[in-house]
Amino acid sequence: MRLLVGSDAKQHRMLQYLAGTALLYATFLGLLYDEQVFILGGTLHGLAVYTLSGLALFYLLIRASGRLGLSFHTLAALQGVFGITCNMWSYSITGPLRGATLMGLMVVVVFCTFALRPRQTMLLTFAGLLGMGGTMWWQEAHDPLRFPPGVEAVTFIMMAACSLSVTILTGEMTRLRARLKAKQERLEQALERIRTMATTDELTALPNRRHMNEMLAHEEGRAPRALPTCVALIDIDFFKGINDRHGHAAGDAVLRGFARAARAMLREGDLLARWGGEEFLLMLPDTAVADAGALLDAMRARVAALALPGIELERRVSFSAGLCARHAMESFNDAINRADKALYAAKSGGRDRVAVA
Ligand SMILES: Nc1nc2c(ncn2[C@@H]2O[C@H](COP(=O)(O)OP(=O)(O)OP(=O)(O)O)[C@@H](O)[C@H]2O)c(=O)[nH]1
Repeated sequence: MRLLVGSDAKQHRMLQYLAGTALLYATFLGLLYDEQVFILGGTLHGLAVYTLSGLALFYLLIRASGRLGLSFHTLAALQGVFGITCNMWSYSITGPLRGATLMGLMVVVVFCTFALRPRQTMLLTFAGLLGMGGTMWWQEAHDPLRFPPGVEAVTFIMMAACSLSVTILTGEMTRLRARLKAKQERLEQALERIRTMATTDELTALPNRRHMNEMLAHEEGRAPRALPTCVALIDIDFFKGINDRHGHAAGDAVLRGFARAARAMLREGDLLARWGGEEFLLMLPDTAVADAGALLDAMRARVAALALPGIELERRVSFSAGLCARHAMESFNDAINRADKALYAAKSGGRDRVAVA
């Protein structure tokens, strides 16, 4: 099947339309053969060969469209023109039921609205009317008995009125579809923005507490691995002093700088979130507590070297952390409580250190 239709989604769609058109042509040709409503029997075989060859050619063109650089629009327009010529031919050779073949022009227009712009569809309709009008005029001039001029003129006017109305209506539908698509895109963008806002801390761009809680619940549901998940509560030291002496904006810059520096040291799968104020929670899945401690020490060194443009702090930025490895079956809530106690110990032990629970 893949060999027949390829793997490109756009090509699939074009081949689906082609298959729909082929079904229509086959039904139509079959009816003409069965009902014997045609008059010039010999040319019906010619029409059948022309139609089948055209369909085969379009199948090949669609399959090779990538290599040939043929766009969806061009292929649809070419198929539209081909449909019009089939219509002209079948109209010329069909007997009294030939009026029914005119419906084919409407089908061509509707098919093309999926691929063409309204103005292009209108052009195709004019081409169809020109082709069919020319065919009618030629037939009534050469075979007025079978194609009475009055009947042909009325038929043409009705066909023109119907196909123009269909073109206008389908054009309106195309515009509506485009508006709906644009609206849907805007909604998707808004939803993405809301999703980001709901899970991200605006100041530091780190995941927020809500997102961290979701990730902890997810982690709690996972099967235990060889190494535990470590959690660390991190709190910037003497942060109130930074705010008081240098202003809130400087405090914000410290929080952003810390987030940037700390985040740069994490592996994929680790998560650092702003837990509240100047406090952060770090989750390190599948990590030995000694490795988590080493990471936090390296993080302290990096944060200590933090350069904050335009801000002259009297002491380097430091943080204290309470670290613990979650026991098997222990809830993250309990593990975080233990880490909190360890953080308290780190603070009362002099700050700028990591205490392990
Ligand atoms: N600039 C800024 N300050 C914040 C923010 N959130 C909380 N704070 C401030 O952080 C300060 C926290 O101070 P404390 O809890 O007393 O802690 P500390 O001064 O860091 O002292 P230790 O933690 O004991 O070292 C308070 O002054 C809060 O107003 C924020 O988003 N931006």
